[in-house]
Amino acid sequence: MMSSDNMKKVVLVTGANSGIGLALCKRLLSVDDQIHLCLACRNMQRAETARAALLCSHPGADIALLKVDVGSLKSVLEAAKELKQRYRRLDYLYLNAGIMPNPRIDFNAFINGLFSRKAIHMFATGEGLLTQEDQVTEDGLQNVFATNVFGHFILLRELEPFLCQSEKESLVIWSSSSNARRSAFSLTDYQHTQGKESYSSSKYATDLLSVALNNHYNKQGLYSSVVCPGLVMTHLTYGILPPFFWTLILPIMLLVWLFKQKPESLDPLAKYYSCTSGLGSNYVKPVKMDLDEEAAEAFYQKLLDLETKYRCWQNVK
Ligand SMILES: NC(=O)C1=CN([C@@H]2O[C@H](COP(=O)(O)OP(=O)(O)OC[C@H]3O[C@@H](n4cnc5c(N)ncnc54)[C@H](OP(=O)(O)O)[C@@H]3O)[C@@H](O)[C@H]2O)C=CC1
Ligand SMILES: CC(C)=CCC[C@@H](C)[C@H]1CC[C@H]2C3=C(CC[C@]12C)[C@@]1(C)CCC(=O)[C@@H](C)[C@@H]1CC3
Repeated sequence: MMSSDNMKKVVLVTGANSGIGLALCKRLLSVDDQIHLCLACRNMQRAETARAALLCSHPGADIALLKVDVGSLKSVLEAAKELKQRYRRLDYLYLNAGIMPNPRIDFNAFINGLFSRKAIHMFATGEGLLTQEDQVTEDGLQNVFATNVFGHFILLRELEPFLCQSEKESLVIWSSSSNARRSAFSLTDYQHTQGKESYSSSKYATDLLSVALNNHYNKQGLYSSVVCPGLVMTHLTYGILPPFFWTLILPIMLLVWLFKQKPESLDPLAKYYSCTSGLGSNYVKPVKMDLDEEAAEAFYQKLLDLETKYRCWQNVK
């Protein structure tokens, strides 16, 4: 017989202690307060604060914490080991943790874009406006790629036995972005060591990976989706511009979203955009992604090669 704890859906959210991750956890609990929610965070103090906040709004909620730095392979492997000891199932895996380090705005591009036909598109995607300074991690990987893509990929690979179970389906949901652009990504430099748009490249990589995961795992009951949460005021966006600046440009942003509103089964080649506006409309719109399945497969094979290399390296150390 299964105990009621074994029957509870297990939901894991990375980057759950702030911003979109924390808001998502709150929302998940308001939709179903019978889930077992696991907040996967790199800083346990911030994780405790998030759990306390969630328990304030949902006092009976079943919330656990897991320490994981998705930018470190050692930490990811340890976290996966811990999860395998704790749980027998995993129903939803939200791969949400993400960084955009040292963002810079190209003000000239902004002024030019403002008076061009691409103004709306520029405000919705940030195309051409943002650059970042990336660093190399202790594993020798580009930090943005390691955090936003590869650490999550290894976590998923480690949790494969839980996610691929014959009796039930599991869903992996990636926090992608409208800033994911084909032109920022290159298969020959998928870690984006050369350019200055590591964020955009990592989000495009996420989109490719999700498509490849569906091709490889759907038969085993694992489904992957990418979502675009829209432009949300979080630590990430406050790292680009200070809060007062956002308040100043908010009216322009609202006009953009108003202009883009148009109401409409999960499509593996679509990204799900949040189109919630400040004026009340609340819906999600599937948008076809700008990618092809061959590129997705080629990128997936490169990740498998990199995985093999790092697993050998971990064994040697
Ligand atoms: N805000 C926006 O407008 C948009 C955001 N997104 C995406 O949404 C996701 C969440 O971002 P958002 O909520 O805005 O930003 P926040 O900075 O508020 O949240 C990011 C979360 O990720 C965690 N995190 C970062 N690096 C690591 C790491 N190495 N290991 C574990 N956790 C880590 C942070 O933890 P800590 O507190 O310890 O730093 C934090 O909990 C990101 O993937 C982002 O790219 C997509 C589109 C738009
Ligand atoms: C300098 C002035 C007056 C305005 C600059 C506005 C931009 C900084 C801003 C416009 C669109 C924004 C945007 C993002 C960042 C900031 C902008 C470029 C994102 C790239 C942030 C992260 C994401 O994932 C995207 C969904 C955002 C898209 C829009």
